[in-house]
Amino acid sequence: MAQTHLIVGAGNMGGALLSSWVGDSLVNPRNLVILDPKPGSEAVYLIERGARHIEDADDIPKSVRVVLLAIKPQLFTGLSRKLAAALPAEPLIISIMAGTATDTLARAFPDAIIVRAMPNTPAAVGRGITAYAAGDSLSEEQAKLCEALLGANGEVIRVADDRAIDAVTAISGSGPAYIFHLCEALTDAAMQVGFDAKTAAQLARATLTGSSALLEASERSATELREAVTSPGGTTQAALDVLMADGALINLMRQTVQAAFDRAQELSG
Ligand SMILES: NC(=O)C1=CN([C@@H]2O[C@H](COP(=O)(O)OP(=O)(O)OC[C@H]3O[C@@H](n4cnc5c(N)ncnc54)[C@H](O)[C@@H]3O)[C@@H](O)[C@H]2O)C=CC1
Ligand SMILES: O=C(O)[C@@H]1CCC=N1
Repeated sequence: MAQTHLIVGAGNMGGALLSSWVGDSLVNPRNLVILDPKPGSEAVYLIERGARHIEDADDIPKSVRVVLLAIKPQLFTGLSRKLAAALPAEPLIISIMAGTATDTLARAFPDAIIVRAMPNTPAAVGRGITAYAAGDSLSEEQAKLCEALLGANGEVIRVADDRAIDAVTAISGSGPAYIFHLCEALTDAAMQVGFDAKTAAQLARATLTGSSALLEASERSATELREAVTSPGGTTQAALDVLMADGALINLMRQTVQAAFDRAQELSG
């Protein structure tokens, strides 16, 4: 069976993507090549089921057509020359590396079709959202293939360009960390009003996951759902008077997203 799909870096994100490709029967493990000196548990599972594991770019088979670049961006410069020399002609390269610009990728792989994509970690439970951007050279058929591969673990949208990918990185790419930190903050506050650490974590976690589930199931907007919790003159109103005073959280979130966006642009050079 021809080995057609190569992943370079099969850690947290790469492993989650691979698992969904196989889980959705988009790719047979026997068609997969995993280039990673220390693959994560999901990749190891697929290697045990027939995916080929390699540790050196020189071992990339000539049958590879689609390449997923999922190494840390800092490693890319050191690896790119060896990869370019080993890859067969005109591969479709999907890079999920944050802040590595399309121009940089195109210089490293001059004859490749380049797609930049930005997934997020909820992909690990099939609930991710991925945005991708590509130039005009991406055919309709290749776009469909990208959407199938990138949409295997959640939603997928196409955006205009690299700038939009950097903006997506600041919202949904890094965003899960903001939500997890919110959970940490609510846990901390629960301890402050008297709960032990375990109960505090349970209350905060269930509040976050329950509210997310309600947001998903309901046809009402986030604003309407917030208003439904808030009785005039009640406890929620007292809390929101703090959280929303002079747009406190909105301003903090704008600064948060701006910092991530600026860093993505900085990394892009
Ligand atoms: N973690 C996240 O939330 C997101 C990460 N990304 C991007 O995904 C990429 C990977 O991030 P993670 O999966 O979080 O990192 P990770 O550290 O979990 O995975 C990186 C993998 O690369 C492997 N690796 C190291 N040296 C290598 C080499 N020379 N050749 C091949 N593989 C090598 C490591 O063994 C590891 O399995 C990054 O570029 C990041 O910007 C994109 C969206 C979200
Ligand atoms: O922190 C990072 O650079 C990567 C990109 C989005 C999430 N993690």
